[in-house]
Amino acid sequence: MTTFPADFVWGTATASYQIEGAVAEDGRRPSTWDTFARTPGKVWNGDTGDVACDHYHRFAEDVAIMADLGVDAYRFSVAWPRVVPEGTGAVNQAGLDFYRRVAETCLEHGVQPYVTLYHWDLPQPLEDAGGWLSRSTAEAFAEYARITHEALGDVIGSWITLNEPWCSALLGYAAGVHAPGQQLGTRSLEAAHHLLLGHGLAVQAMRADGGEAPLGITLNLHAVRAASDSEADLEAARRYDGLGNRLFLDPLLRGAYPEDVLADTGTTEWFAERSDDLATIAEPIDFIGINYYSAHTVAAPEDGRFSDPSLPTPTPGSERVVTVDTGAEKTQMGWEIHPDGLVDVLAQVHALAPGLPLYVTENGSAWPDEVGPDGRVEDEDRRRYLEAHLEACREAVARGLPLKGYFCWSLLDNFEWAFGYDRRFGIVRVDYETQQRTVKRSGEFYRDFVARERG
Ligand SMILES: OC[C@@H]1[C@@H](O)[C@H](O)[C@@H](O)c2[nH]c(CCc3ccccc3)c[n+]21
Repeated sequence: MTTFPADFVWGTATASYQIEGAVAEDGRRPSTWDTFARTPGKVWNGDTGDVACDHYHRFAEDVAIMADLGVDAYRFSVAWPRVVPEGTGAVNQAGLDFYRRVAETCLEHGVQPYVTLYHWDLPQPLEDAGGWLSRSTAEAFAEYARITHEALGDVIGSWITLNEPWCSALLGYAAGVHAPGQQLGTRSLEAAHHLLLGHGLAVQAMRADGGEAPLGITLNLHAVRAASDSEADLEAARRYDGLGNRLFLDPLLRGAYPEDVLADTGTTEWFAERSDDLATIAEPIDFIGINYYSAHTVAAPEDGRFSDPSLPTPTPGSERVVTVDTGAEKTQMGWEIHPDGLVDVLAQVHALAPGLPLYVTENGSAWPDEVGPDGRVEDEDRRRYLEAHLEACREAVARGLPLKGYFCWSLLDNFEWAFGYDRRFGIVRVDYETQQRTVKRSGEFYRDFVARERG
């Protein structure tokens, strides 16, 4: 059986708004998710990230848990509203000091800190000024990235500019199910462009700042399969792959937007007017992070079949695509379980950029956990999902794909965006009443798997 390279990175991942709490402490100012979570009806049960896992105060305990699990790396995000609270202008030293403490605690435990600079918590003043629909937000992001990279470059192992620009743009500005909750149809592609521009400007700013740490971006890629080889279904798959994957992969790795997607969405002229930005967007990077959860079988709508629920209705083109239930097992999110799709998306990126290092920066599953009388969480479903996707990583390595690491989503149960605390992805349970952490069966499995593979 293929073994993983000795330097394969085994990690866990989290994000600032989902775990930190302390939303008004030490100079942090509101983000768009503070605003969105407070908007009635947007988040399950009216949950907010006000307290979450109280990671702001309990990070040392959480890092110690990671050390006990034997992971090599911890992917966490820096909250822009802690570092540059108004989005631009004054820097909040207490915010930088917090992340330095997190990184130093990781290093003391032999855990490499991987930082995501933007995991959706945009400072509210920037949204008030247009958010990602405005080019100035891209410039503000680059300045925030430069400040953070300059302040923490000596303690951070790798930098990821953006987490999932597809979500920020399409869920935030088209579907409206994520902050800022806008439903602007194809104008959401303008947000996508400014996110990608912000990424490129940030890479240039961090490179200019010096430092050796690798720089990359994380994309949620969708493994897409046509329900049949009919022309209509193949067309649906082209649309879904275009809007979900190539709209981001092509500018980043080929320096050009996919013409079919721009044509599909009637945005060809808007993007043509900004073609000078492509050289910045395609600034060379050191790795791509891929968040993988599921594969999608898609077909053309027929009478009685509705638009694709995972491409929320107002998403451009979703009226022409439906996802087909293949009968595969699903997680509590309703996402079908297809470990082989992980290999497919890794191969898709490798084909575009041969040799570019790849990391699975998120993979995991939500299930309705039960706590036994002994306080243990025997989450066999999550363990089984994890095992299947770790074996898919092994298959990817066996095929010679440049997969360099895997980060399990998530270290902790946490604030699952519009689902609030109703959905648990952690390999460690969080009792939100007491903030007690309990390593689940899946966490023990991950610990044992990593120890065995590391040999
Ligand atoms: O939904 C689980 C995780 C989130 O908790 C992470 O913050 C986020 O990076 C992340 N991305 C995905 C896949 C894309 C997606 C996100 C939200 C909703 C639907 C699909 C799944 N997840």
